[in-house]
Amino acid sequence: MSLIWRYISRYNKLFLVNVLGAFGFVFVELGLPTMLARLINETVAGGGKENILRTTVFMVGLVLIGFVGRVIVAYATGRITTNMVADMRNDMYQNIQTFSHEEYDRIGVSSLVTRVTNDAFILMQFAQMLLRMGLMTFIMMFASAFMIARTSPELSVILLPAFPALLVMILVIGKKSQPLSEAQQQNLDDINGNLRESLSGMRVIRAFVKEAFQAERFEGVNNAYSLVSKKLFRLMAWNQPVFSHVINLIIIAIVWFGSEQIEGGSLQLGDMTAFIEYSFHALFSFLNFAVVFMMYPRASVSAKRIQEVLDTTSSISPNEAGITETRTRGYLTFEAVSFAYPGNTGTPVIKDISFSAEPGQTIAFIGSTGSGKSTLIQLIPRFYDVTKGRILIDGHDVRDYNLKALRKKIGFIPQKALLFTGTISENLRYGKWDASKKEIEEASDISQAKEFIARKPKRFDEHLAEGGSNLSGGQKQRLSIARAIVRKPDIYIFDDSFSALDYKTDAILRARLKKETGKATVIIVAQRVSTIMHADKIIVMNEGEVVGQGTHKELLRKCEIYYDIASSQMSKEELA
Ligand SMILES: Nc1ncnc2c1ncn2[C@@H]1O[C@H](COP(=O)(O)OP(=O)(O)OP(=O)(O)O)[C@@H](O)[C@H]1O
Repeated sequence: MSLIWRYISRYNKLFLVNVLGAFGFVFVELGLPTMLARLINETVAGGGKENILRTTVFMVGLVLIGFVGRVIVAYATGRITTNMVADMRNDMYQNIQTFSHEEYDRIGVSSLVTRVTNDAFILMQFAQMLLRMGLMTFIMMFASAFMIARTSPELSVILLPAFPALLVMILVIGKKSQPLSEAQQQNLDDINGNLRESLSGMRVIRAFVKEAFQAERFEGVNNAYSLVSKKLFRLMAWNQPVFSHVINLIIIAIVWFGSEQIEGGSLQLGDMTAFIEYSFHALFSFLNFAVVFMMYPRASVSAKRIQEVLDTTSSISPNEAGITETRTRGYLTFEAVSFAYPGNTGTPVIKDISFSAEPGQTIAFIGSTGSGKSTLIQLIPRFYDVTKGRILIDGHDVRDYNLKALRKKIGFIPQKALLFTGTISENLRYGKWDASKKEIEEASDISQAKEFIARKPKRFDEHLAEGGSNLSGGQKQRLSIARAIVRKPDIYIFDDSFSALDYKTDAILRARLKKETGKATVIIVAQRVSTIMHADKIIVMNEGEVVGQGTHKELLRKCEIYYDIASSQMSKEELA
């Protein structure tokens, strides 16, 4: 509730309009039966035509005011709640952007998507109900209770037992629905996760003819959701019929006892009609209030999930006041670095690694799969922080840098090339929006992307589909390399980024890159020996440890693991 209120209060002027509109509406809704009572009493008593006409005109006026009040409430509610949900989504998105990989892993990408989309939508629906009905009915309940007591204190006694009975029912339903709502949102996360995985892995599913298997898995999570939803709706289904029947019974009782009072002369016919209307309003507003109240558990689950996203702070501090400028550019040092993934602190995947690199040097990492190469390079831009030791760039610990400034020094080319929806040139300018046409042409020439771009009908203006899915793996990789070159970073990090290229393109690209990155430091992770054999230093890794360091030739002589890797890829003549 406090979350919703915090966002609604950003629009306090509109909220005030909403409250005034609600008061106006209640005034009219209760004013009408009061005038109707007067009209009936005047007619029964044979009051003058003029009086009746005046009352009628007054009632028409009230109807118009009521209409305007309702429109104002609907308008203000609509604006407040759409702004509220947009603000909430923006705030969540901005905070999610600051998360480190640890937080992404902990909350889960699918759950984050559900929270930003569905949970925010549930809060919007709840806020709409709250502002449109909750507020109005809350005012209506008290105002109509006052009118009921004023019109006939004797008849009011009939209504007294109804309210606590209905209240108990609301509380029971509310309490029972809370865990079901939690399960429902969790199941929605599962549907989302399942969909993400199966839609992005459609090619693998088809290749392995696993459509039926995946459909069964989807059916499983989908059924779990609908099972919980059915339970929830079954619970809610009691609400409306019980309320309307209670209202009907009460009205019958009012007519029964009211008629006796009319016969006895202690009540007028008009007053009884008004009393029925007031009771109807009181009970009906109680019903509406109950609907809002019953939506509350579901909304509170969503609010808790959204609040968690807003409250989560990144384990990697952005260090706004950190270092932004350095005297040198591209010196990199690992000092006895160890690292364990969060949650697996007992098993470090990087163990006590030290090495250094200078501008103009190329340092390569090679080793068996799972030896920790990708993990190691992810520590440089602080996707994770080291568990022990330190990493220095230009003499400063990476944790002392302003995070954005640190990442601007680095051109990171990930293992899996990822491009964004947009044109080729927009993608190439991703790290430098003001890059000139010449700069992006040059970068695509170096990365060997120029030729295939030239073959595209719209060349640099060619539109890329989501994730660059209308390009080949090698083409995506080349664009991803060009994107990093445009930025001209101090340190290039290639995480097995040449693996999707054929040997010839790999060789040409590296030769061109060598010239371009002349003064920069280049870190390469690779599986192919031919990609890294000309590096200034090759670091061989095995199970998170460095088992050899040196040039290609040195390692062939002194490092058995390197020799094994090289001999599995090269001929005897090449090894000699
Ligand atoms: N997010 C993660 N959480 C927990 N453990 C992880 C995570 N990512 C990787 N690991 C584990 O860390 C170890 C090192 O993985 P890493 O990806 O760094 O190896 P690699 O040498 O780059 O392998 P490859 O050559 O196959 O890409 C592996 O045992 C892997 O299972």
